[in-house]
Amino acid sequence: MNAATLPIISLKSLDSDEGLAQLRYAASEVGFFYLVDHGISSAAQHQYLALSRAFFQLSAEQKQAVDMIHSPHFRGYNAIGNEMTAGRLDAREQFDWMNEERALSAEQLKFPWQKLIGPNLWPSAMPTLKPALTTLQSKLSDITVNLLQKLCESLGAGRNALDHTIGAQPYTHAKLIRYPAQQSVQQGVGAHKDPGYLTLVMQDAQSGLKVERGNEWIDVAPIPGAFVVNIGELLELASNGYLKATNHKVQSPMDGNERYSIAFFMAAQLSATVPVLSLPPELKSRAHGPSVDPRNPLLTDVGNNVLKGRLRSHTHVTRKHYCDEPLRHLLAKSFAHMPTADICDECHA
Ligand SMILES: O=C(O)CCC(=O)C(=O)O
Ligand SMILES: [Fe+2]
Repeated sequence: MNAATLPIISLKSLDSDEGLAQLRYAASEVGFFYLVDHGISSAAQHQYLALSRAFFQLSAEQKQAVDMIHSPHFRGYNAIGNEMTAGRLDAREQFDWMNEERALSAEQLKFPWQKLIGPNLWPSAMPTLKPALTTLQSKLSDITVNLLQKLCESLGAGRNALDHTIGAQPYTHAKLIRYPAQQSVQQGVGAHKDPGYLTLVMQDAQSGLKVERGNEWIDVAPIPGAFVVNIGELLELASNGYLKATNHKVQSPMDGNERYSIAFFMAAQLSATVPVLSLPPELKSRAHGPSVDPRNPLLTDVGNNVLKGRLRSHTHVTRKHYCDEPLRHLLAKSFAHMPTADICDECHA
């Protein structure tokens, strides 16, 4: 499959029934598509990617000042070697930010996922980063909420069917990512599904993103100006499996090239439980339930579904901030259905 065969959806076309039918096809058959006419120009995207390049060019000390190890809320910088996917190290460095919030006190913490709530870590060496990325976050949040409503409409569930799970604003998580050049084929990021409702990816001209389709991995070649959108686990759950959270991965660039991307993940509020949408009979008969993988259970309680991924990806943060009592005990209870070793190999509670 080449670029032309991954569906291309125009956000502007979604006011028509034909546009909604194309969206429903892309989301249910492939789980991945390109999004165009989304309102963020190619020039603006270049600026964001240039800002990302400038961030990664800061000195190791400047980046380590905002290292994720300092954040119990999984915010900040990760050097290469600090992320695992599918049990293997990823060859990428990244900077994560989420909703800017105040952390809860130890007495206020009732569930481990509440520890995800907190402030971002912004580099003092680059004061322009916070305002630029906060603006981007707000724009991408609006685009994804609009898209989610269009998806609900395309499924015949009513455009506002999931609004109550989002409330005033969704939970958002974003990453600046740099994949350095490798000498041989390497895992930029291993095969995975994204935990939330929807993901948007802004990629530069360097390919590497691959999507599982049947027994094949197909290239998501960059199309200038287009975002790549994929369905997350929460939408697979909400549609009872009619929509697919598709496995994807990134293969590191070679031949001296590096790859930059910005990934944006939108989910329901962490306190929400995702409902199963009421689908019309013709779609309901094609919804065969969400996929079942004992190594990756899909959880309708949003906070736990999001935390599951964070704990596994950044085990150094997990060990530092999630392995003390009483949190460790609460964690073992929240994830009783998963082997504890999957969450933290030092936890055998
Ligand atoms: O860098 C990319 O193109 C995709 C990254 C991704 O899939 C992720 O971070 O979840
Ligand atoms: Fe992903």
